[in-house]
Amino acid sequence: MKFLIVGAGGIGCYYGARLLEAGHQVTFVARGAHLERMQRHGLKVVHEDLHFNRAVDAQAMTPLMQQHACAEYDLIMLALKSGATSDWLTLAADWLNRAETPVLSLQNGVDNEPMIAAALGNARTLGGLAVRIGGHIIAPGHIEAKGPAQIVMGHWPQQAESNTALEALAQTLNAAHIPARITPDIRYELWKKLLINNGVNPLSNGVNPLSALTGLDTRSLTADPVLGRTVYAMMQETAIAARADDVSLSEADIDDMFALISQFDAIKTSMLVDREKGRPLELDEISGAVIDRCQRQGCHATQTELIRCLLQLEVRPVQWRPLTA
Ligand SMILES: NC(=O)C1=CN([C@@H]2O[C@H](COP(=O)(O)OP(=O)(O)OC[C@H]3O[C@@H](n4cnc5c(N)ncnc54)[C@H](OP(=O)(O)O)[C@@H]3O)[C@@H](O)[C@H]2O)C=CC1
Ligand SMILES: CC(C)(CO)C(=O)C(=O)O
Repeated sequence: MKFLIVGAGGIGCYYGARLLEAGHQVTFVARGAHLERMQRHGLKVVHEDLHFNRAVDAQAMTPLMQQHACAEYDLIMLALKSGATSDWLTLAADWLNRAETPVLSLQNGVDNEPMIAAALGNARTLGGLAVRIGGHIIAPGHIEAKGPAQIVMGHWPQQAESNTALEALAQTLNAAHIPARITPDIRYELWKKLLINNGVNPLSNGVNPLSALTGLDTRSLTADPVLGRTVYAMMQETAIAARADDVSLSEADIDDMFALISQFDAIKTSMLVDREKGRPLELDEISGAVIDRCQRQGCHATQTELIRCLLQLEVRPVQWRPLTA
């Protein structure tokens, strides 16, 4: 198959390397120093059972659209940060609309698929999740990844019957050592993953011990009694928020997700890595989604609101003025 991976960073490069190893054609869309390095020296991906280091086809989005038709690709995998989805859909609208290629989002958050569906229609929208993976750019052109790195995917917004094209895609991914599972209810899965992301990503933030938040990996966060309880409380708020989208998350779902993240490898969250690199955080897309939906239901996600507030103060430090000024 021919894959286009848009936003080829930690997640996109890991899955792309697996697909290349399995003999598929993969084009990586990236930018800046990371793109330049991939174009000149290839891509290196290190995982406990993958040591990938070779030349790859890496391009920027605008020249790619000038040289290639969207219809050339069998699948577009979207692995941008969620805050970039809307701009990408706008940038690529005409190009995308001249084809039928499906788009599979692998992003965190619950608002990417609705945006893709609004632009391209439900039939081309595949919801998806990168599960049990920690993957990051540690230097331009160099990715380190941990975990079994599964994909959960399904037609947007729901899938009543089995679908041969999606089943074929799942087989292709599994054959490429990407454990993939189809779900009939991707909205539920996206919200279930958001339990973890709203629980750990914002609280993990911080660059050094003087920072307002923690700078901790997922294990240390969940193992600390006070912080662990806060993670759990933010998960409970996420479950309340999900009701606004008619998604029901049970206490057992919260317990499962808490157990999963506390037992998984100690990893840096993608938000902590963004913070360390001075990049925008997926704060509106993760915590904002929870806060807004709780407000719509007439309640407050107080823990999530507090952590977002602290984080916003941290990211944009208060300018202290001398009392005499
Ligand atoms: N990393 C992880 O372990 C996990 C991440 N996720 C989710 O997966 C998604 C991707 O995360 P992750 O892989 O960490 O993200 P990364 O930041 O590592 O990768 C995204 C890449 O896309 C690039 N990019 C952004 N905008 C454009 C553009 N307009 N054109 C070309 N390239 C662009 C970024 O460049 P630049 O750096 O210049 O912005 C970056 O290289 C997120 O939603 C995240 O929450 C889910 C599970 C685990
Ligand atoms: C759950 C976690 C922490 C790792 O998969 C993640 O999704 C992230 O880092 O954004």
